[in-house]
Amino acid sequence: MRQQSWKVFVVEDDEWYRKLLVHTLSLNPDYEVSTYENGSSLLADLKKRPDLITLDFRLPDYSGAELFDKIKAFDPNIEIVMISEQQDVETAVSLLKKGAYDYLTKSEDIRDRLIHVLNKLGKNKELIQRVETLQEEVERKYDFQSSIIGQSAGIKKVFRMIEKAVTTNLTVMITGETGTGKEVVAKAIHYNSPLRNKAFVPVNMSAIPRELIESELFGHEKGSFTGATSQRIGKFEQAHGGTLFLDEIGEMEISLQAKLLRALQEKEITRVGGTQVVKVNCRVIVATHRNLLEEMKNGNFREDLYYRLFGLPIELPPLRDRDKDVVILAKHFAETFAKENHQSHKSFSQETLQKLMNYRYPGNIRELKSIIELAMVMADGDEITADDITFAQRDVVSDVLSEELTMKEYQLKIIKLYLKQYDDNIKLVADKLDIGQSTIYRLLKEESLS
Ligand SMILES: Nc1ncnc2c1ncn2[C@@H]1O[C@H](COP(=O)(O)OP(=O)(O)OP(=O)(O)O)[C@@H](O)[C@H]1O
Repeated sequence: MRQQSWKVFVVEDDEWYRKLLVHTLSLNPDYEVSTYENGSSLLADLKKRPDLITLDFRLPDYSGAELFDKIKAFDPNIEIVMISEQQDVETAVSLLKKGAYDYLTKSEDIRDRLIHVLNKLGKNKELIQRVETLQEEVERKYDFQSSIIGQSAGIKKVFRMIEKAVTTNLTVMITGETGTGKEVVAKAIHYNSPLRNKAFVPVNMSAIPRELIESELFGHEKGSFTGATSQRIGKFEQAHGGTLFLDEIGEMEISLQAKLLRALQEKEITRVGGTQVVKVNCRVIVATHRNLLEEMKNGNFREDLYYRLFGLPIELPPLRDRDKDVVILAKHFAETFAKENHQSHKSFSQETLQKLMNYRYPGNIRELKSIIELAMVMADGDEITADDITFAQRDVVSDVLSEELTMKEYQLKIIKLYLKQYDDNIKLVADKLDIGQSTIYRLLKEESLS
């Protein structure tokens, strides 16, 4: 990341030192340097908002301490490097405590030390800028109306539920097939809620070995089990004050479910191998691709936990039930891919869009995203053609429906598909499709004559 240009004001009445400082600063083309011989001319110019001021301690009209206070009162973000004589060091140090960035004494090596201070400051500023940019990115990313793409009735219902979720503190239960955006929704809720500045802590139950889940959630004390070489804070404690996202909650063992219930109800946990009770207060969002009601009926999920977690339910529809969202998402992913890879924009042919619409997407939006990314790589020209689209799983239904045909043509296509599947056994195919064998013979014959 290139550092932006900085405004540096040098306040120094001694001409020799002023020239020395300006010369040193001018070595860096990113600094825009202005000079001042006294305090009043500096104060008059503060409105230009410098990033840094090198401030001589003894000026004809103001003392360093007075000027320091005035500058900080005007804008506490202006960094000040005090330049003092040896005998002023004590006061310079007291200003350091009040927030001066550093102080330099007028000595032989002042140039080197100024360069060192500037480098240090540069790195800090860069870090601050990076954090600010990241913060903005996060906020932009989770402005859910623009990050969760879609206009179908199904996704609009999800938006309405997210809006409810951000204004309450209820536990949220997100359900949906794999790749439907459960994690995206959980983040959107957190980053749009009053807890947005606190931690969002995700834990995926299916990604952690069973024997480690308890310690992962609740932490452990040193020596509580082989391998526990030091104390460890669990995810519950990490999420204190923020949001804990328990992904794939349906995979949690029944014995642990009781402990989770206790943590949620009592708002306290005990680390594995510990006795001390730790208060934890966090918002909980859970997600699952399973039907938890079924799991509950089958005895795999505790009823009391189910009702404790149910809170606000958000159901993410599979992509195949989101009408034209496939097209909107495909265009969005193509656009994003082009931007990220410095490629030119590519459009979709009508045939391609039809092919995309006909597929059933067992992997949902995650699958569509990789299909589009591959297509962007495969497409040679400015248009993505149907041939550039490769589905990971052969989808017989969408293959059959991929073109606009007459009913008769569809029948013939389906019959041929079945014949292929059942080794041309016409009797078996007629049985399977519940049509007469004569219909099959007739359609095949008509095709051969046409
Ligand atoms: N509506 C949407 N708009 C844009 N991108 C989306 C949308 N929904 C999901 N995605 C993207 O699809 C991918 C899968 O989403 P996510 O990981 O949230 O799904 P999931 O339901 O949590 O999956 P799993 O159950 O497998 O963990 C991510 O790359 C996500 O950014």
